[in-house]
This record gives sequence, structure tokens and C-alpha cells, in this order.
Amino acid sequence: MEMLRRNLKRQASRSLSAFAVSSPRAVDQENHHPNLAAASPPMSPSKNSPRQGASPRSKPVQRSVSSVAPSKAAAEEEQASAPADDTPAVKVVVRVRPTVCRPVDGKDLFFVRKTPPCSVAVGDRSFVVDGFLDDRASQADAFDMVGVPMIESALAGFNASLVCYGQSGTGKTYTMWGALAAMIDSSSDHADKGIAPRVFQNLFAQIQGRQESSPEKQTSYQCRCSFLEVYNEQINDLLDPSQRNLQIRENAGNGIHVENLTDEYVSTVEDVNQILMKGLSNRKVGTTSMNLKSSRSHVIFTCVIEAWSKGFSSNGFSSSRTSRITFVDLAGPDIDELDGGSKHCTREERHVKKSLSKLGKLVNILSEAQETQKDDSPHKQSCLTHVLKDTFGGNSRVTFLCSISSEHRCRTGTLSTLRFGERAKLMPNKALINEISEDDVNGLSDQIRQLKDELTRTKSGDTGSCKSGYFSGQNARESLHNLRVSLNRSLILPHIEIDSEEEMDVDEEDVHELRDQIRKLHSSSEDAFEDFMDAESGNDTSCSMGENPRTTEDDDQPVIDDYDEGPDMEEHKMSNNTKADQDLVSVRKSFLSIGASPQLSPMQDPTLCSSPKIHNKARKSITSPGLPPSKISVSDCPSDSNAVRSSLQSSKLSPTDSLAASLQRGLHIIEYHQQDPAPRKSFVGLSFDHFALNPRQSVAKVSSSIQASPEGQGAASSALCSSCKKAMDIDGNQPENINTEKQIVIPTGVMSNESANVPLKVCYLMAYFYISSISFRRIKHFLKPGGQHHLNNCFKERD
Ligand SMILES: Nc1ncnc2c1ncn2[C@@H]1O[C@H](COP(=O)(O)OP(=O)(O)OP(=O)(O)O)[C@@H](O)[C@H]1O
Repeated sequence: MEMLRRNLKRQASRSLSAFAVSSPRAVDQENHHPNLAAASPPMSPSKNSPRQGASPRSKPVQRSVSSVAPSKAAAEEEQASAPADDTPAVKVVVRVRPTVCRPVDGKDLFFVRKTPPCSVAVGDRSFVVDGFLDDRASQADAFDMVGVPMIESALAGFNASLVCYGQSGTGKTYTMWGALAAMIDSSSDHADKGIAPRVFQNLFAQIQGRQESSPEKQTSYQCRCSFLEVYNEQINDLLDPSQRNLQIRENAGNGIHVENLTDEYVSTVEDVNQILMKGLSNRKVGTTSMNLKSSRSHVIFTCVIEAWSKGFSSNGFSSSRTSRITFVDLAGPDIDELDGGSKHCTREERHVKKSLSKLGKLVNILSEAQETQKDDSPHKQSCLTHVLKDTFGGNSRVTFLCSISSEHRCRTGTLSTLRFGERAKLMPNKALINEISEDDVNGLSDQIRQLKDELTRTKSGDTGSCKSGYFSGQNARESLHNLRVSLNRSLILPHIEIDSEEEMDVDEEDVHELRDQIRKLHSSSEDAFEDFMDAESGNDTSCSMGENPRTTEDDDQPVIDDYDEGPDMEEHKMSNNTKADQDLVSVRKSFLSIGASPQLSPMQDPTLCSSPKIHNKARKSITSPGLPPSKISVSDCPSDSNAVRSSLQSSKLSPTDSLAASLQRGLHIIEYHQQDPAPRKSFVGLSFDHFALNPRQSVAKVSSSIQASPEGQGAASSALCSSCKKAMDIDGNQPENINTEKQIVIPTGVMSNESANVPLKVCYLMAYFYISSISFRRIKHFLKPGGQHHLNNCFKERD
């Protein structure tokens, strides 16, 4: 309770002090045209430097000193650590415009009155404000109440903004800029001079005073200005009228800035006044029922002040502060919708109302939103709200000068303006000192060094264990490559469109079962391998690519390995009947191509694609004789030949090593599938290549063996028994009629002994095993009695 009472007391005294017009003129009004280059800044730009961003080049480290509505604990902590500064981040000052009309209906003109301690009353409605300037207040009073705190804030490193809001004709432009004549005469204390020229007059005087009073500090200042208007939802450069419809950019380094907006460097108040006059003369004006020369665009004048303090460190750098002074003169809505303005003005009026409405909504959102709920989206509703992001709810001390009229006919507009001010006061602006100190620079340098070290470690692979499993990134690539090499045959892995692929769900039970069966087969295959090697003794089992250089006249065509045929087999072929010949040709042209699903994320890798990109339609290109035209082929891509060749050439593993490696890889794949449920949906695009190692053969002499029935006919997987040429279902049965989308032709009887560097059976096994990474269920079925039977038949026939 005690704390609450103290807070309330503090707030009340703060409001009271702000409410009273008590600020003395900070400096004399003489203009000294100071030369600001006491110490050389890091950059010495020319005076006029157009086409630069409107915001500071570097985003300074921001030190929090004052914020609105912080949590109680945070507030206590902040007060303990920060210098005492009770300046609220958002202030609302009301100024009443002198009456210009005589009462026509006898009603009281002066219905707006000040009520203690710090409120403005309109009828029975009361609004809490931070300052009140009645209709007798002068421009100097307005400057004292609003302008002087802005200067103090800016020189302390805060961003400071003044936003004039109110109905058309209530004196916004007059209060902010004053009469043009007063601006031209910058040396005199003209009564009509507005807040902005007074601020700069005072600012430059203060800067000079600081430099002269403490030359040992060697602080250098540099100021640059920009001036823009938001007209019909477009941003135009008031300092360069040819620059229209400029774009707002936002990035971490520069924050919000307007691209290509002219920045002009200034060092005297005359410089600023010239810019102000130039910009204001380019502003769009029109006529409203309240104002003959009414502003029809919102204008934003920004002055960036950069200050460098030299220190005695090695780099001569001590601290740098960058602050912004922003003047926002909003166009006011007309009191009368039917003001007799031209059609063009009506359109302008619509835009003015729309943009002000969005600004009002933004203020509502910001005033109601909790600190944690703030996001960028409300600012992006319009150009105006976006470009004023720092002013509304951001890093800025902002004063809302609500211009009102005491005329009765403006009552609605006056109430609306005061309501706006009341809500704006609740905005959670967080004003920070924008400073970079030497410590900050050192800290950032350390951070950069650490990040560089981390990057270097990451690049060199010294990242400890792989976080995402064995089959991720490079590991996955290497593993798949090893597996492919170990199978001693080329694998073409086409990208196959997902939409037409068959989804395979793999459940854990299947995987466990499969794993057991593979283990069993692992041992049995070793036996089979031994047997096979015995049977193959006497045959040339060299796997050198150079061993069988059956080059063809198609040498310049894409070359892939194929089944080379020995004389025995050739004889065997010749003795077969025509149908068998056709089968042989068909199988001879066969090869294996496995299309890994693009969705197997950790295994999927673009670099695997030494393969053609196969689309659904492209898969039906090459057909084997005797097969329906819809049979699938995926290998007629010339670009693959080199990749295939290199794949084959890199095959240096012995058959047993290959077997062991393949099984090991396969187990990893299975483990991976068990661990990660994501890839359980596999898509199979199967096209069989030859399994055994074979010398190259041009594509012209090989073709596909993956067969697909015409689209739309069933999707059940099956295999064609190459001996009987009947489709078998997955369990090895021969159904009456199987319409398959994908069929696997198992080539038999065509393998040459010379070329079979790896036993055919093992190759078959490995091939299917490899497929297991894609299609567990199929493997599982093949490992079932029926499937095994079929596989064994093939092997027997071969042997
Ligand atoms: N406090 C004041 N003392 C003397 N004249 C004033 C005062 N306020 C406004 N005026 C005069 O009223 C007229 C309209 O003022 P001003 O153009 O500043 O209004 P505004 O709010 O900017 O209107 P709009 O939104 O249409 O641009 C001007 O001629 C201006 O000189």
C-alpha cells in the first residue's frame, strides 16, 4: 500500500509539473551559426547527401532509462539503477485555437475548460492531459511546454517526437511550423514562429554552448534532415519532388527507414529553416470549410543528431549517441463532409480520414495491448502507421499536441481529438538512450569473435555427435552412396512426383519382424554366397570396369552398366524359343532404378540425383518388347551416364565387404525409420536396374524393366515371374488378374558369369534390401514363404 501511495504521489506530482507552463527559455534566442565540427566525426559527409536512408546508419545500443507502465519490480529496479528521470514517454498537451467566428446562435463558445489538477473538461466529460495551452497561449509558451523537453531528450540520446493532431483549421500547422515569414527571419524572435524552428534554433545554440563550455570533452555533432509527406497513401520526398511513392524498408540494422529519401546535412538553423520552407512549399494543400489553406497530406520532418565523444582509449573512441527529433503534422479531417471542395479534394479527404482512422485503431491496439502481445502487424496497416512505428509504441518520447477549437460547431471534432489523446497517453512507448559506448563495442567484438569461432568449428565438422541421427545431412549422403557402391551397380534415383506414388505405411511391428528376417537371411545369404562362389569358380569374377570393355558404336551416347552376356548364355539364348528370346531381350534391357521418395527428408538429398528428374508422364517412355506400352522406364536420361559411370568406377569393395556394409547400412536405415515417424510414409517409384555389377552399356542397348499397368488400374504391387511370365501377387501366388501400377521384373537367365562379380542371389537380396529403406512391406512380403519361393525359383533358374 505504501508503495502504491508513493507511486500515485509521484505520478500526480509529475503530471502537475508538466501541466504548469513553467519551463524557462533554456537558451537565448540568438542564433550564433555555430561551426559544429569541433572534432572530426568518423564520417565527414558532404552537406547535401541525397539518396540515403532517413535513419541512422548504425543502430546504436539502446539503454533503457524510462518506460511507461513497467512491471512494479522492474520499475523499482530501474529506478534504483537508472538516473532519476520522471519524464513520461508519452505526453498529451492540448492547445485551444483562438476563436475566429462570432457566436451565431448565442451558445457559449468557451465550453472547453481546464480543471484541476490536470484535466480538460468538455461539458461533463473530463480528459487527463499533461499540459494545457488555452487560446491566449503564445507560440513561445507552446515551445516552452513542448519544444524544450524535446531538445533535452534529444541531447540526452532519446528519440523525441511531436505529433500535432486535430480537426482541420484548429492550428496544427501554425503551432508546429508557424508563419512562413517568421521562418524566413530566423534571427529574430518572431511571435508567430512555430515550435520546430524554435527547437532547432535552440538546439544549435545549445550544441555550441556545450562545445564551448567543455572543450575537453571533444564532442562532435552532426545533424541531417529529411522531409516527407504521406499523400493518398503514398510517400513523397518533399525535398525532391521527383521522388514519389517511396518504399518503407525495415531491417535489423537500420530499423524503419524510407528508401531513397533525401537526407540533407545541416549545421545551422538557417540550413534547417531552408529545408523546412522547401518542404512545406511542396506539401499538398487544399481548401476545407475550416481552412482556406488546409494541409491535405501528413508531413514528417526528421532530424537525426549524431554525437561522438572522444575518449582516451587506444582507438580514440569513447561513445556515440544517435537521436532523432521528429515532427509529425497530420492533416486534419474536415468538419463538414459536404465542404464544397473539388472532386480531387474529396478523394484526398477520403484518404485523410482513412489514414487517421487507421492511426486511431493503432493507438487503440497499442494502448490496450500488453507488453508481451505487441507485434509488428498493427503498424503495417498503412503507410502512415508503418513509417511512424518508432513514434507510436516504439523507442521514442512522444508528445501529442491535440489542437482543438472552442467553437460549438467543432464540438464533435474536439471530443474526438481529446479521446484520441486520452488513448494515446496509454501507449507503451519505451524510450531508450541510443548510445554506443566503448564497452559495447568491445562486447560486440567478443560476440563476433565467438560466433566466428563457432562457424569455423561447424564448418570443420567439429560439432560432436550428429544431433539428428546417422542418416542426416552428409552422413545420409555418404551412407546411401556406400550402399549403392556396395551393391556394385548403378542406382538411378529419379525424383518422382509424389502425387501419383503409392503411400506405404510402415508400422513398428513390421520393422521388427523384418529386422529378424534380415538377420536370418544375413547368415543364410553368406552360405548362399559361398555356394554361389563355388558354382561360379572358373568364371571371371573381376569387377574391374576395364575387364569388359564392350564399347559400342554408341559410345558417345549415355552409357550405363548392363548385363554382359557370356558365350554360354548367348548360346542358351539362341536355343530358346521366340518368346523366351523376347523375354531375354526384355530382361536384358532391364535395369534397376529406385526412386526414393522426396519426402524421406533425412535421406532425401539433391546430390543423390545423379539421376534424371522423372515426372509421372516421363516414366512411361521406354517399353520392352512384348510389354504393354505403359511400362515404365526411367533411365533414358543421357545426363546420367557420367554419374553412373563414376558410381561404377568407385566400386572397389569386395563382395563380402559389400554385403556386410550393405546390411549395416540397411540396419541403420531401419533404425532410422523406427526412430523417426516422419518418413514412414514412403513413396515408391520402382524401376529396376540390373543388380549385378556389369560393364557399361549404352542406353540404346538397355531399357527398363519396371512395368506399370496403365494408370488408373489398381495399385497392388506384384512381381512378374520371369520364368512363367505370370504376375504373382505379393505372397507369391498367381492371381487371376492383377492390375498393378508397379511390377517388378526379376531378370533371370541373362546374367553372364563373367560379369557377375557379386553373386546374383546376393545382389537380388541386396537390391530388395535396399528397397527396404523405401518399402518395408514389400520386402516383408518377399521374405514370406510365397515370396521367398518365387525368389528362389528365380535363383534356381539362374543357377
Ligand atoms: N493560435 C493561433 N493564433 C493565431 N492564429 C492561429 C492560431 N491557430 C491557428 N491560427 C490560424 O488559423 C488558420 C488555420 O490554422 P492551421 O492551418 O494551422 O490549421 P490546421 O490545423 O493545420 O488545419 P489543416 O489540418 O486543415 O491543415 C491559419 O490561418 C492560422 O494562422
